[in-house]
Amino acid sequence: MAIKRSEFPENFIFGTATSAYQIEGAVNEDGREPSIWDVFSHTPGKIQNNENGDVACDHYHRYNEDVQIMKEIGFNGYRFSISWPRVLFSNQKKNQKGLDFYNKLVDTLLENNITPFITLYHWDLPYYLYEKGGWLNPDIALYFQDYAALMFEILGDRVKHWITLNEPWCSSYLGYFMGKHAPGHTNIQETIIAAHNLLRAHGYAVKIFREIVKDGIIGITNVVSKIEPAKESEENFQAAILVDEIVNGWFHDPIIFGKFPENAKGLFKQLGLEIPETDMDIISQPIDFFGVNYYTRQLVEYDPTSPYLYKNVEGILPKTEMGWEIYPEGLYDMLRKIHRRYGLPLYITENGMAGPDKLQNDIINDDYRVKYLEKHFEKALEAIEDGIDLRGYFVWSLLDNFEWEKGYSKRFGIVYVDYKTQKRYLKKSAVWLKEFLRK
Ligand SMILES: N=[N+]=NCCCCNC(=O)[C@@H]1[C@H]2[C@H](O)[C@@H](O)[C@H](O)[C@@H](CO)[C@@H]12
Repeated sequence: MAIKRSEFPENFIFGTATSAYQIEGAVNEDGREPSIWDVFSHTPGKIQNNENGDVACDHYHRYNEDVQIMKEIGFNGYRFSISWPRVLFSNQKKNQKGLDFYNKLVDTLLENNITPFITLYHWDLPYYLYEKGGWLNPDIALYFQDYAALMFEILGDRVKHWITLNEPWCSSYLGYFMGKHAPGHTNIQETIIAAHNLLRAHGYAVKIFREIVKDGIIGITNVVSKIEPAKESEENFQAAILVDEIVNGWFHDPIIFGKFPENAKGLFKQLGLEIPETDMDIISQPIDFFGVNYYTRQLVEYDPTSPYLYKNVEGILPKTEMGWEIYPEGLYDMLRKIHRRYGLPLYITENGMAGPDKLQNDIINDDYRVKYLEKHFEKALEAIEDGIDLRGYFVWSLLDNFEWEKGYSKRFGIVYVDYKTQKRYLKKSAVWLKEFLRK
């Protein structure tokens, strides 16, 4: 029996999500200053095909058309991020033209009965702050607080749902350890410092939010992978517990319990790493929800030859174009785990897949994405029916867009973008969503 919208709570938010650097383009327009992703994507060899976000989906100029597409599909929510270097100059003065773009976007969404959910930081740190140390400089939390306060003052009268950070695990591990993302460092000690300062920035923003937007709610979005032992053994179970703490617990526990998870902390200390723990009281300021970005599971095995005592193992399930296993069961498991451990309301702030999408006669037949979404919707509904306080689900993503180090080679959109013409085409999954959201 196909799943129906009417099985979800009446006030459940079904939305879609994007981020500024991945869709806006107009990187040199109206005074926008460079971010670390402008510099990283223009560094030869960093991005597949040496692509960049200079134009992306030209959303800066086409936002009205894109809102109309959301309206046509029937979404009642839209999660997007603010480009920090577009709204604040390096001299700390506000960029009114940049702010006006977000004012117009918010007003257009509200006119179309679409609730805006704003992410303050989706990875595009102003480059001048990177030159001051970026996420390695403790002062970054104060810079972030000033930026957050500005956005709360400008948009807080109309926007009541806020997310401080998108996926601090990615910002720290992909940006400072694996070197795959901006700023492209490969240093585990820097990674731990960056993670701590990201959490501090989160806490400083929550603190000022309570003073400015008294009738709003604020949370943080983490990517959560279901960590499983590749083969069942005591050592592999222990490895899975450790990795779950490194990937998931490290960015949830401090916010709720005011401390880092013990096993992971013990491992890092054994490796001689410093674990900064200042401001844990600010980091653990009460928040109103957790945003959950779910994509897949991660299979691990104990590996005594690794300094981190584990290695990742390739799974056997069908995979998306990103090489990620399709594993909707993991969504249910992680919603239940997070809800039970932390007791907060949840929003699925991202879920979706990259597919081999081909435009043929103006049609994109992404039946695989319809099936993916249906299976994950079913698990979200199962979680709700089992008493988990899940309040919304945002499809990643509205548009095909700049997929970070993969450039434009991976298409996550329910709307196909022809980057040569910037023409948008609803994929079959968008048409399916339109039907689903009507029932
Ligand atoms: N193994 N494995 N993989 C699971 C870990 C995935 C880490 N990447 C993300 O979560 C990013 C998140 C980001 O917000 C968005 O900006 C990205 O476009 C999507 C798609 O990539 C996802």
